[in-house]
Amino acid sequence: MTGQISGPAANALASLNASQVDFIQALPKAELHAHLNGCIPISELQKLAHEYSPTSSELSSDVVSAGISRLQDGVVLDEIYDFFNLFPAIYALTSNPMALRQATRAVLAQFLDGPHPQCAYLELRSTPRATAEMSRTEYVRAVLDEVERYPRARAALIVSLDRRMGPEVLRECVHIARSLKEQDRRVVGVDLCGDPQAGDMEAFAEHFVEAKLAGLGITLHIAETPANSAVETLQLLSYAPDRLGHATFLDETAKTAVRATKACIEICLSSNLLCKTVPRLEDHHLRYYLEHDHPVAICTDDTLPFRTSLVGEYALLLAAPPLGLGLSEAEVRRIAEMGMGARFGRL
Ligand SMILES: CNc1ncnc2c1ncn2[C@@H]1O[C@H](COP(=O)(O)O)[C@@H](O)[C@H]1O
Repeated sequence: MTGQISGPAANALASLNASQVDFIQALPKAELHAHLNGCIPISELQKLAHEYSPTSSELSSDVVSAGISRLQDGVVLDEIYDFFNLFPAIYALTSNPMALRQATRAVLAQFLDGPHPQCAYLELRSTPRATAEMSRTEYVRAVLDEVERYPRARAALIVSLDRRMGPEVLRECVHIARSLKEQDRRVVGVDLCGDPQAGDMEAFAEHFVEAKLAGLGITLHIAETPANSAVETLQLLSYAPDRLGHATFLDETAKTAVRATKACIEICLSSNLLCKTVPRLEDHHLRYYLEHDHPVAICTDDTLPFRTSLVGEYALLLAAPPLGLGLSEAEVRRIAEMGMGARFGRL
């Protein structure tokens, strides 16, 4: 897997000596922020593209092939909003339960299998999608069937709510998460994700209350871009999230509020660099949280477009500047422990 990465994480990893790589591989690490459809290995998407036979209402094979070729060649983004255009081609290939299960199996294997697994524990997240061939419940069940092939100590699922969802779909998704948890299926939390400028966050309040009452962990993509207002950020914080995704553009008031809550920040270094929300590694807000001994978890976000791996993201911590942050092994070990400590699976 590490052979397929490129860009900042690959450069950092290539600069480490063998004992540093062994150190990272042996560390028990938790991957807490990985989007299923953003983490499908390119080889798996190519297999699915080969079998793709669209109906007239679906994307044409040519459009899908062009999207997959773009991903294979390595995507260069001018800004974060370009990123969301990558998904229609991927979604065309995971729109029935069989293909979705196949893709999920490949994602789980990428993180959890082999002699040197990327992580000890994976909390995979995905947005329930209704298609001509499956309902949202069938979507989540298909993903869970694959997640539950691993022991509880190794894998679990977070149900993502997209900022573009209307009230009915939101209600349905939270109901699915809740009722599957009640049936002892392995849903451990809900997430808020999607285009950072879409949606009215006030409309989400009741759904997060319901999820929390049901014992689900809450994680929210927050302040991912400069366009996310301070008012929105404080509103999202009022939902008492257990973890926060990115938290890149928090002002001083929000930072103080976050530090008081001890909500773990899910940090995705390559994602932030490639989406250009953080200009250089040395400017990354991870430093602020480390200085304040605030919990963080190092994560990949979307391994396919960002061409990274969890080992690669940890290499960015350990590598000497300018390729990495130049942290000591003791500091990196502590960060890995914080990630393991923030699992919803432990709630
Ligand atoms: C750059 N960081 C990000 N910020 C916000 N949302 C993101 C994201 N990366 C991924 N997604 C969300 O996850 C979906 C793909 O996985 P699932 O279909 O759910 O498995 C994307 O469509 C987007 O809504």
